[in-house]
Amino acid sequence: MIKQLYSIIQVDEAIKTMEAGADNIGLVPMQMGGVPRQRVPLYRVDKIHEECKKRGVKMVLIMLTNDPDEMIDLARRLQPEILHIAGDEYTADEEFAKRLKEVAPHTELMQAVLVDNKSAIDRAKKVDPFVDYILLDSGLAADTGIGASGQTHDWSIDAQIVKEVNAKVIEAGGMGPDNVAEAIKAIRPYGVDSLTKTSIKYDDGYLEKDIPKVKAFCEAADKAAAELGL
Ligand SMILES: O=C(O)c1ccccc1NCC(=O)[C@H](O)[C@H](O)COP(=O)(O)O
Repeated sequence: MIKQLYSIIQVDEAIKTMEAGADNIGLVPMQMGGVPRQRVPLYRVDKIHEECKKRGVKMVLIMLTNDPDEMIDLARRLQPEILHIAGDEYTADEEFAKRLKEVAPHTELMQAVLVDNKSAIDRAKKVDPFVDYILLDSGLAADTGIGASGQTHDWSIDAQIVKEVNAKVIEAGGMGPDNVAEAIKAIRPYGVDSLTKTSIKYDDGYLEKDIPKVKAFCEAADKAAAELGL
């Protein structure tokens, strides 16, 4: 069971998150477009990536911009293991997947799909042929688009999507140590993702990973997966 932890900002935070059990580390690299979230300067993305490679952890870079050219430029520059498209106004297509392979041949593609109602099943099936991962997520907050909501959604839709797509499904949206086992049992995804419920939020809005909660999340996910033989 893959455990993906967003949103890492500092190098030592990344190391502690990996040591606490993360398989994928999610970051928001500095980008021109998109919503004004905390962003990581590119020189630091490179440093975090070096630490990931030492430990066999995948670096996932989220694109909050809706400009595909900007995404391709970032992929070319940063060569992440996974490029995650989260914009609510831009969805990856076959042409984008081809361009990505040309500039970053080892980068896999992850597309976020908003699970708001059963129409998410068709949206997931539409991107399935050309993405490596589908991240099923909640939203749609005005300032973040898809994701970072801290809210769960109707898991029966996700369980159906897992059965109907070939891509690896990562379950996101309000996941934390308290409900990750229940979600894995209900959905049987390839991986699970957490941001809000495994972070400390300071008064100024700054987020930092809460390492004991990250550890509890990873342990609960692994235990549930082992019990189910996943
Ligand atoms: O990482 C961010 O800052 C971010 C900003 C806007 C949209 C998504 C973002 N992160 C991507 C993720 O996959 C989150 O971990 C996912 O949406 C789950 O969030 P949460 O419900 O807060 O656990």
